[in-house]
Amino acid sequence: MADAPPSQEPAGANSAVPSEVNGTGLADAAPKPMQEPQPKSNATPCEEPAGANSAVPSEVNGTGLADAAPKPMQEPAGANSAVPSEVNGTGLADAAPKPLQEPAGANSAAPSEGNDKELADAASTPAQASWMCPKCDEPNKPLREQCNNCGAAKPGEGKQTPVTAAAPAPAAAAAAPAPAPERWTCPSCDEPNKGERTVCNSCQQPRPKPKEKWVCPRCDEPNKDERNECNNCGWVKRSKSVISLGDSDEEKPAAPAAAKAAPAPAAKAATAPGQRTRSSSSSSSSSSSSSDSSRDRFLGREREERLKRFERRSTSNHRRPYARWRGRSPNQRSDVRDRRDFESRDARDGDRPKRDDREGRSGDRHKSEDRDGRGHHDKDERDRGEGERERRRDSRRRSRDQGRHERGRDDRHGRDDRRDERRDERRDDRDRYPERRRESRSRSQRPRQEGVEVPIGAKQDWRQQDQAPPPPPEGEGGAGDLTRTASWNGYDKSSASGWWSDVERSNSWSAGDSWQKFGSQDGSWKDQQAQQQDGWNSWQSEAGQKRERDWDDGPAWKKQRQDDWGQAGSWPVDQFSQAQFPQEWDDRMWKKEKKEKKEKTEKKDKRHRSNREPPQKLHGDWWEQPKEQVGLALVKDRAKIFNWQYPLWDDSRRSYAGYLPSPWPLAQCNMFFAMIRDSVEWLQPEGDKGLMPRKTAWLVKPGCECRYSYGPFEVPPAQFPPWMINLMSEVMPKCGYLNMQEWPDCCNLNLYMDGGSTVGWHADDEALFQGKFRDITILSMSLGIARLFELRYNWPEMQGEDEVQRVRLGNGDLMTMEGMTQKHLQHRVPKENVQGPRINLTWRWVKRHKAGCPMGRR
Ligand SMILES: O=C(O)CCC(=O)C(=O)O
Ligand SMILES: [Fe+2]
Repeated sequence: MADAPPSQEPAGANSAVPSEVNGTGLADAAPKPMQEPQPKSNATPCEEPAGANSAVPSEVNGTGLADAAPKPMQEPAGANSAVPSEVNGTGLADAAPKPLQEPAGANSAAPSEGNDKELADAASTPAQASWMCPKCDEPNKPLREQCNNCGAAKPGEGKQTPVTAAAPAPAAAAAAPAPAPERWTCPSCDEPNKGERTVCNSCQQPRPKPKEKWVCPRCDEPNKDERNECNNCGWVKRSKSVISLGDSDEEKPAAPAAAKAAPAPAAKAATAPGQRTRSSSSSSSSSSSSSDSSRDRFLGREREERLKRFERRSTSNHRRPYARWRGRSPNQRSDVRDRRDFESRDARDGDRPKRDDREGRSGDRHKSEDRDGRGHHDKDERDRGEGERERRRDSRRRSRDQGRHERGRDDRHGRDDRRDERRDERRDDRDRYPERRRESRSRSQRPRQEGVEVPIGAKQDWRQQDQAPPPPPEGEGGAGDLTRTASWNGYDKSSASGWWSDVERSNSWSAGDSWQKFGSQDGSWKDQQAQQQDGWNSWQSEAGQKRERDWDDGPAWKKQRQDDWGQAGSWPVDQFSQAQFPQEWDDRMWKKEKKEKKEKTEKKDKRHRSNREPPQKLHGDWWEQPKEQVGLALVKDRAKIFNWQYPLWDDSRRSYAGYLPSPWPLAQCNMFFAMIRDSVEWLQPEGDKGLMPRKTAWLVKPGCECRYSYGPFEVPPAQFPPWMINLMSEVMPKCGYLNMQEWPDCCNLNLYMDGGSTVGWHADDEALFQGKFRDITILSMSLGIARLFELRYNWPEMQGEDEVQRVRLGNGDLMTMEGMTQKHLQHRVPKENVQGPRINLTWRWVKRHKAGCPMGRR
């Protein structure tokens, strides 16, 4: 295992492994490449055109005036080119006949209200004459038969006070179909309903009066009825403005006379050219004068206010993001989404001091006051968190908007906004449906269900052999107790060297024979097994706890952070920081950390592998000479009566891996497991990167003193204990080694305490075994819980050779690696989310003893 740089398996390493387990057929393993993200069409209908305001005319224009321009799409996308239609309270500029010829510049945003020439121009083009609603002062497109704002009918000839010369509606306009009624959301059951419905499609409740909310004609923002301005863009609701003029304390539905009495020219007269941008701070006039002059003054101020607002907006480009992404056509718009926005806006508004409150009105219909005077939501439990979520979302949004503004971003970043919105939505969903979130977490992050213990014997794979090995003795836990001696069963190390040779010389070690003798000699391990039942649970739960830490909790700092969270002020509070959303932040960081670690390891691994020059091909196109030429006899040829299969069969590389499903009954495998686990002095050496991620032992034939060094670890030898003879007498014949003299002379043992115990990519190509230079055979036995065993090529050449190939090794299964496998391939046991321990024994032959080993001097 000299070539084992990543012997300490990083978390998530196996997630890099693409192919699926194939009990025997490694070749089936084919990675599923991730699907490339589909390139997005630039012409996605929902996506608004880039350019801040080029999109605005058609979308924003509640007045429809900009639409009156013959070719709005060709309008130069100057920052303010769209603004006139909004700005101009009178709508005069919008009615200008040649918007295309207007220079796109700041000035076009601020048409002079006193521009008589424009007025005259507008008047001179009857075909495009817009009209001003006598009821609410809304400028309307010439084609409209009803006011876009208040729905009042277009006044007939002679009756109206047109902004421009009265223009007969063209025939086409007369024939234009009435716009589809607005969809509405049932306040009782939240069902979105078509506009035509008068009762809810779901709960049959009657449609609420439409006046409850209004949609801003400019930016499509839903607004509460009591708002006089759009909450999003500041558009002033004309009818309300007129009402709030203060003619009377009572709200009048409209003041057509007032509006009529204040036609545009009068307003112009009230504001001299050049003064139009002067601040007029008293937006909510408290004047109660009902005189025409007061109204005129108000209208002048109001228009000026609107103009100022637009100027402000056009310089800052500040708009709320969702107003931009909201689709215009019914199929672009999601009712559910609209409703959610709507509700959450309400919830948020509930947290703000409202103008309504200042005016002594109850502005929020969701909120009422209890006797203690504490506000509470009367919506059901589900919505309780909405306010909190919305506050968070709002602060994120504010921060985004602010950041965007500071960075001088413009509306081209609409897509970012939409993405952010979607993310917010997902977060809200996660908050709302935590159980769904739990499900969608990766397995390794899912909290383990309490009290659900998967029995060790539970079937874990397609074979049924990996069943519960017997429990360890109480308090021992199978850990390497270095103080224990290997004098188990009366065997004394110091006088050991003789007994192996005696055994070798005798012919009594036929398969099974010694095992019986061994068992009866000790007589205790079967009883032990019964005694240890109680101990098993504690051992298992200790392992379980560790697993819990390894698989679920993530790094310690994460847990620490969660514990600390809640101590107000212990974290720097910044509205976008982890402190505000510790859970999400932690999740993100945890994933990020895992990903980075994985990438780093993969990179390192790749570098390491690609730096290695491929060896010379020794036989034409083949890497190695054919096995027949070199006389390699495979295990399957030696043990013909057993059904050896070869998941890896590569003649070109003369590399083979054989597999034999457990030939022993389950109970016997469990006995092997318990006996080995409890007899071996397990060590857990420390390398430069920490402890070995498993426990190990290195057992050698008496007389050998070679240490086993691989990667950063070095393991001292211990001599084969007597049970090894018993075990080998079971295993070796299955591998075709009937004669004891041929048996392997060393064995590496690994104890994988649970799924977190691993061995990283490596080859057993240490000089000791000479696997780089000649054919060697390694025989492996697995006991306990089933684990994946993976193989990969060092120098993949043909298609499919870069895939990792896998076999799941169960309780009692045998595996071989033969020929030049250690030269051409690496293997590993990756981390897995499995419960329970596994022992693996790999028998080998020492080909070159270390300097100083007595066996080397022979
Ligand atoms: O546990 C296994 O199956 C493999 C162990 C191994 O590769 C080794 O000990 O070198
Ligand atoms: Fe190995």
